[in-house]
Amino acid sequence: MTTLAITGGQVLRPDLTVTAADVLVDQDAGEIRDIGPDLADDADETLEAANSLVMPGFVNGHCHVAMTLLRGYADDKPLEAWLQEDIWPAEGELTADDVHAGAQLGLLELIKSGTTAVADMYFHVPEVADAVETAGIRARLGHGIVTVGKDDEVAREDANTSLEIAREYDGAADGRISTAFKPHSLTTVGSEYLEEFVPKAREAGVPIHYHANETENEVAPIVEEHGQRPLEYAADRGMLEPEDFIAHGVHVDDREIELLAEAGTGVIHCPASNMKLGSGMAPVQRMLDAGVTVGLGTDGAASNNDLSMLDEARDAAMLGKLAADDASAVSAEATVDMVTRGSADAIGLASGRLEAGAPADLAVIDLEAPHLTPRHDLVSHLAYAATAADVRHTVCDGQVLMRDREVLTLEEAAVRERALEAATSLVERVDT
Ligand SMILES: CSC[C@H]1O[C@@H](n2cnc3c(O)ncnc32)[C@H](O)[C@@H]1O
Ligand SMILES: [Zn+2]
Repeated sequence: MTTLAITGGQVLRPDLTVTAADVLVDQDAGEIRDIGPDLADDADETLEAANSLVMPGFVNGHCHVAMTLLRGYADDKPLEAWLQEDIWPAEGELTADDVHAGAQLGLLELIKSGTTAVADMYFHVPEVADAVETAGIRARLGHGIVTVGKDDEVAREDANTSLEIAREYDGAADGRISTAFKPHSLTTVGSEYLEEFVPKAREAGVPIHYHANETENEVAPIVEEHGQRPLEYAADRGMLEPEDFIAHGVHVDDREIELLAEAGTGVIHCPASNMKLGSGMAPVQRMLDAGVTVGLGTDGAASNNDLSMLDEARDAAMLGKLAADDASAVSAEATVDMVTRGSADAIGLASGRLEAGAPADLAVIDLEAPHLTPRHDLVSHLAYAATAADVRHTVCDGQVLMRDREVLTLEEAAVRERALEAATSLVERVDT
């Protein structure tokens, strides 16, 4: 057995208590072997964690990693105008190589901010998968389907691509890549395609992931056309199963919250994107109280505008209090749980907790910083004070992806340079 020891740190346990301990990782199995005192002897590789918090790697439950190329390209608009006037025209010019360059940049940012797993919806998924394989992160990937405005043949081809990609890539990269069938949303994919393809996705054994109830404008057309709330409509089409997860869930009523809780379908809350696009405030505390599995996601870098899950955690805690009009809502503990175990459970991964037998997906946070002093409560620091730059080491599947802020799996300067060139050329093409 090849081993990695993470030594001398404070370890965040699944019950959110913190104890001084070493963590011993079985690198061949990619699993945590043991957590306790004096485990460093004879380890093949060591990561120093003195004055640091050793915690589960962050799980980004909803992202479009390649959208880093569009960071800062179109700001200060609501969702529909932003997509239709700026984002979709620009995405129409993206090549497979662009998506690879953007995905590498996004993955670099994820690793540097302590994220070890991501659920991603985009196109040119083979390129995203290649970037994930090299970066060493864990990912649930899928091709996003849009059928509105397309003729039937093209629409069916798009849905077929999502199904084929889900079948082909499930288990890739030594099991680090899993997949899902990913209709973009309940308003951008016609009901006839959902009715035809959702049963095929079930047969393929992959979960279903889609944007839902993000804005009021996504709710009204479904109520008008089908006489049902969006999640009742989704449930009737077999899209609300325990393995499924929706992004956003901002405008959900009590009945829909009940449906989510009964079904066990996860919700990925994206507070920064919801605030920036002016989409609204998700009722996170109400969903948690009802027993819904809630995780966190950044959404793409064009609506956030970064991929830091520590930022997302702080935003979730702050916005959750505003939404509930209650300072005790979405507590630090609830927030840290959502950004680790909650997201992992929602997207169907066993990571998000540090215990023997769990996947060895970890982040080590450097606590020697003015904004993390004093150390009354490290869970509070994670929710309210720590930033991406405090992440010292990142480990996924037992492999060290970042050591003392140096990413080992990607050439940082080359990735940034290539993405910069791709983004510059993309915008030139869109503007001419
Ligand atoms: C068809 S691939 C995914 C598709 O989703 C778009 N997108 C990015 N952010 C959001 C959001 O907040 N709501 C809905 N759709 C979004 C992205 O640009 C891709 O076109
Ligand atoms: Zn999204």
